[in-house]
Amino acid sequence: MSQIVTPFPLRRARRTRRTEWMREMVREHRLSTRDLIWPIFIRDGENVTEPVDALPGVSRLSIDQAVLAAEEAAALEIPCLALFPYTDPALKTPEAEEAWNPDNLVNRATRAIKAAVPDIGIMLDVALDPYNSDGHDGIVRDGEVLNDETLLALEKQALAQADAGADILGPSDMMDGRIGVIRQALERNDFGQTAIMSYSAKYASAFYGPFRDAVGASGALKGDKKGYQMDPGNGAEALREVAHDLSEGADMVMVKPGMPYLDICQRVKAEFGVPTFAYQVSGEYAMIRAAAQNGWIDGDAAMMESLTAFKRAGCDGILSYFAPRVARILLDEPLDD
Ligand SMILES: NCc1[nH]cc(CCC(=O)O)c1CC(=O)O
Ligand SMILES: [Mg+2]
Repeated sequence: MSQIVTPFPLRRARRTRRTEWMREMVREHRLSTRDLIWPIFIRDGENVTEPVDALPGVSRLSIDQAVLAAEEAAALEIPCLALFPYTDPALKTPEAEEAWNPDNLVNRATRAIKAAVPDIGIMLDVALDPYNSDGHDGIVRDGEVLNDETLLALEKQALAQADAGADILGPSDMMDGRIGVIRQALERNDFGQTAIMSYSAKYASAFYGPFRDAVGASGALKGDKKGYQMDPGNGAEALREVAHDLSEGADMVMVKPGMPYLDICQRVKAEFGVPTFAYQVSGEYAMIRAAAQNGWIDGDAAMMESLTAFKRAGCDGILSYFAPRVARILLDEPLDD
């Protein structure tokens, strides 16, 4: 007889799936509140909480409300907030000067949060799009998004953000050479401890739509960002982008969007072993929320599953608009709805 037949399966994978305690005991990856970075949107005014239509459950907050969000984050053991501004259209210019105004919305919010909740981490986006009347991440002249001129603007923006007290700068603009320029400027100006999480593999994605509404950039944007953000068909190029940013001084790297790019997360972590983050972007959040609102999926289960998948892919952390809700579930705290 060439075939060995056993009377019963020696290996029954279902043995370790029978009970919740056993499943938990053999689970390879789990999500913690410590893995989360919570992106919030800042607007002017006082005592304002303005819902963002395309992001159910997410609001633009005036600075006083952002301070309350920071207190909430600390209570929920969320280590870090990422702040994004909804800039008054009257302040948007072709040269995006508001980006390095020491008193712009995110710099003021950073100071206010640091004064009230010193232990919460603050990450700020380095990119011109919220301040640029062209809606682009770089300075536009004659229809061209200029690389090297933009670097000079990003350097000024980064220094103003470090001076406001940001712990982590997140260059999200995809100009070439920006990590080196920002790192050197920080070192020269006594901000040697300010960390950089580079949006290294940032794709030209349709999943950013709700974010652009939230920061008021969608109306301003002329054209698309394919001339500087990555082509969704490329994988090896993401590794070259990460290598480049690490060589220029990035401390941590990010893949964005998240769920459609889990293969990239895994390759980056396997290849470089550096702190690797994913941004579960606005469109990913909106899809889960919208399907849940229609009763088509279990929203909380889909949320937990999607975030656990990032850990399985090798991510050390995730930027997610779900952060406070996930944290409440992980900590067994009551939910608002
Ligand atoms: N440079 C801006 C920036 N920083 C973060 C996001 C998107 C985040 C999200 O969709 O949640 C974008 C949008 C863009 O590049 O157009
Ligand atoms: Mg690059």
